[in-house]
Amino acid sequence: MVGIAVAGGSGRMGQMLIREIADHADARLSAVIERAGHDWIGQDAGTAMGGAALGVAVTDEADTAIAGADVLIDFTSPQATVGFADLAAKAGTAHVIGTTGFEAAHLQAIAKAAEKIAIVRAGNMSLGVNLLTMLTRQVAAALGESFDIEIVETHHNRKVDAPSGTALMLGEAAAEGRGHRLEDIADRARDGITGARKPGDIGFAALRGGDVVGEHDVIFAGPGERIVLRHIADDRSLFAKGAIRAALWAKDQSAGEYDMLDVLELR
Ligand SMILES: NC(=O)C1=CN([C@@H]2O[C@H](COP(=O)(O)OP(=O)(O)OC[C@H]3O[C@@H](n4cnc5c(N)ncnc54)[C@H](OP(=O)(O)O)[C@@H]3O)[C@@H](O)[C@H]2O)C=CC1
Ligand SMILES: O=C(O)C1=N[C@H](C(=O)O)C[C@H](O)C1
Repeated sequence: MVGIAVAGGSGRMGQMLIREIADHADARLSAVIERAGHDWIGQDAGTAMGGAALGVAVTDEADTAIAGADVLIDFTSPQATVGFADLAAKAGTAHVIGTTGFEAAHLQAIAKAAEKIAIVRAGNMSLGVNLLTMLTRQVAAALGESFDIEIVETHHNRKVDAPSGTALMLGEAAAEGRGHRLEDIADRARDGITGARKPGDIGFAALRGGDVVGEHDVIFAGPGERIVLRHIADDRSLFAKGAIRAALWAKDQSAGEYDMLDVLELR
């Protein structure tokens, strides 16, 4: 049984992970971490979620919890994730990161931690989205720049980052298909008199509302026709299942940065 610590256990993804780990044949919940002062500290994680006791008390002692785990799964915030990556590197514990919304400095800190431990990071842990990145790369390469690429994502009204991590993954795949770096051709905001669309740009649009789990369209708009590649997530359990699969895989990997294409052997 692989011992898994969950960071941000009271969150939407944290609770889903706790349930999925409790039901998993090869994984064991070794710790649940929340920040100091959180209502759940000291309570059993299962009862805090309104269910049966799981025998794991929620802790704010992240260093001890991470050192006692084989793998840490972390769907929290960029700032928190950077701190957890540092603790995981010191403890020699593999780290699975589902958090999104990173800036360059966060990614540099994560890369530093990955010199010591295996880190799997993906803006989306589902099989469907990771397959979609492969298709996006292929279609972008096949069509060339006479087709404009726009990425539209819709999420629930509690989401704090935009574009979504998934939209950026899809954008990177499209840019790669065309032989570019996304940062050179991304158009992330349009408002007012923007001027005509720049040929070759990849545009992003983010919609927020209700309880939408996550929807992503990659639109290839050409002369007289459009191709739309779409993924719809109906249930967060698919992200949790993907993260647990990544954790079981990461436990045996040497230090380095990996993504779900490595875990799913899709490269
Ligand atoms: N890669 C993927 O497949 C997916 C990625 N995500 C990403 O995962 C992240 C979390 O999403 P979601 O669960 O919806 O968000 P929530 O806001 O519901 O949960 C985040 C949790 O992290 C906790 N947290 C924040 N900082 C700390 C800290 N320093 N120490 C301990 N806990 C901390 C929060 O606690 P508190 O309430 O006290 O702030 C909260 O419990 C987002 O970045 C989201 O985009 C989401 C779904 C799938
Ligand atoms: O915040 C979310 O909810 C989600 N975040 C991820 C993202 O930013 O792409 C994955 C999924 O779409 C749900």
